[in-house]
Amino acid sequence: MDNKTVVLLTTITVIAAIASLAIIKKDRRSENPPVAPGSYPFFGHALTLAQGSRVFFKAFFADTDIDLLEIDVAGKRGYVVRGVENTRKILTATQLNTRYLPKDALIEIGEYHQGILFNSDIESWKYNRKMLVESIARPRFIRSLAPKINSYLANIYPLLDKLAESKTPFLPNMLFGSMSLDVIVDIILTNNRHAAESYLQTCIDGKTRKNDILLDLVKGTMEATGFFANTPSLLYKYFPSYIQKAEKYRKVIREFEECTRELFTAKQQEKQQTAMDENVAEIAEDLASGLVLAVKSGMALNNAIEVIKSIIAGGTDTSSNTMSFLLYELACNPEIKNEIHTEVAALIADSENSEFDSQNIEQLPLLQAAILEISRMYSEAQYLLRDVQIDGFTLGGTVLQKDSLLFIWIQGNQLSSELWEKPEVFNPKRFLESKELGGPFGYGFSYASFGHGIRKCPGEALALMEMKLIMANLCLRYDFELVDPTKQLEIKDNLALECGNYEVIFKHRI
Ligand code: HEM
Repeated sequence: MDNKTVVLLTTITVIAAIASLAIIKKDRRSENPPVAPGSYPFFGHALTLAQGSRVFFKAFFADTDIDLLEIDVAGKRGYVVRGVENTRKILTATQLNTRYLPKDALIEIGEYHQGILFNSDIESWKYNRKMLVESIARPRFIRSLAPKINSYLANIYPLLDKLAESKTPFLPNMLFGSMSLDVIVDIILTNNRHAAESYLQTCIDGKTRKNDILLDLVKGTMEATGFFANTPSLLYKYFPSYIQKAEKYRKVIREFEECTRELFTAKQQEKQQTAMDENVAEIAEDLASGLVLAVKSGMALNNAIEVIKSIIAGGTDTSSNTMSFLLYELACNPEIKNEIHTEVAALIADSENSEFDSQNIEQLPLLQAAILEISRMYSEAQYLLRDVQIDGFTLGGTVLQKDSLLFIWIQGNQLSSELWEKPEVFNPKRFLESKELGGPFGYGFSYASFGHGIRKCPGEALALMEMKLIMANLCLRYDFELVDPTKQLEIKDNLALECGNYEVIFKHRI
């Protein structure tokens, strides 16, 4: 930040501080919920400007029994919420069906009345989500994934074998990032990519990784979305250092869009000759062909492109980070790693076809529990977002103001020592105990890593199937250990929780 900007910001901040103290004095009544430092307009603005207003509230919640906190997010009223009852009440309320981002940010990221994740236009959101659910969330579709993923992995084993033989280290976040992207693009567009193979080959050759353009664009777009979501538009419109950053992010978003458009146009050309009837879900072999049909029947092309972008972006980093965190915790916990190996090896020994399929993969309770446990400890979304667009919505006796924001701090629940025994310990077995509590996975509303209710993650079944198949196969074939067990794992809280670089070495099991 240059000197002029600092002086200007300081002046604005002082004026805002004085004004906000006056407002607070006039505005606050005894029945208002507790106030976090950032709930005062002055601090709220300043912290939002520092691109992290939400992060500061963790410290405020610590050592208190407060479950509802009022905040200011760049001038808009917000509430940070935790606790089982508050979480349940919000996630089961069908009226709370949007998540807010300022219009400027939505336009920048291309989700203004388009796409899915931040689309707050109910009509187009419903249509887009239905397309997605009727395609990749159908049980029949989920069942058909196993042969696809098995044959994709078959190309990767020879390379992993070579790395294991030569004890060459590699970066799991790179491997899983490339794998998740390859798999999701194949699922959406029936388009074979080989990013994971290329990455492993560069490790074998001892060369520097060649950039995978699409993977870099996906990661860049996630970062760009975080930037536009968290930065007040005044900053990126008028302040030089932010203007520069915004330009860089716009370029990434534009290039990702162009790339997706090219993939979609190729799909349109491929389908041009095919006779198509009106029943989209039944005849489309992948989501993109369904969207080609929908565009023919009137869906806006840009909207179709945004749906594909939402899925590629939403389905890559989330699964990739979860698998990277899981491999890390398993490497740190060899007993559990070995138990999972025993579980998968026993299943394959008993199976007729010596491969995992959609049925036998469901008979791996410890692996499934390990995935849930990792999602508890390292929740990809730290907060679930909802808007209060209705009058009179109450939480614990407090009436929430209409047109305010809700941050449901699920990571606060999932790491609470009141709700979980030794929450900081990686203990998948806690998920093997009986499920009688209702809520997203049957473990009550203290666990909601894929969200819940009307805007829950539509990719949950797909992600779980993909992660189980990949991890079961890797744990069957390889043992693994960290190259430097003393190195602290780097974790970044972007739009999703990001697992940093750490090196592992694989060894043959079979
Ligand atoms: C480990 C993997 C994943 C995790 C942990 C995850 C988590 C989440 C969470 C927490 C939400 C918000 C839910 C809410 O507010 O109630 C969400 C929404 C969403 N997810 Fe996922 N997700 C994962 C994988 C995927 C995959 C593979 C896809 C695509 C195939 C996907 C597509 C989406 C979309 C489109 C939304 C927005 C839904 C809407 O607003 O209607 N996700 N995800």
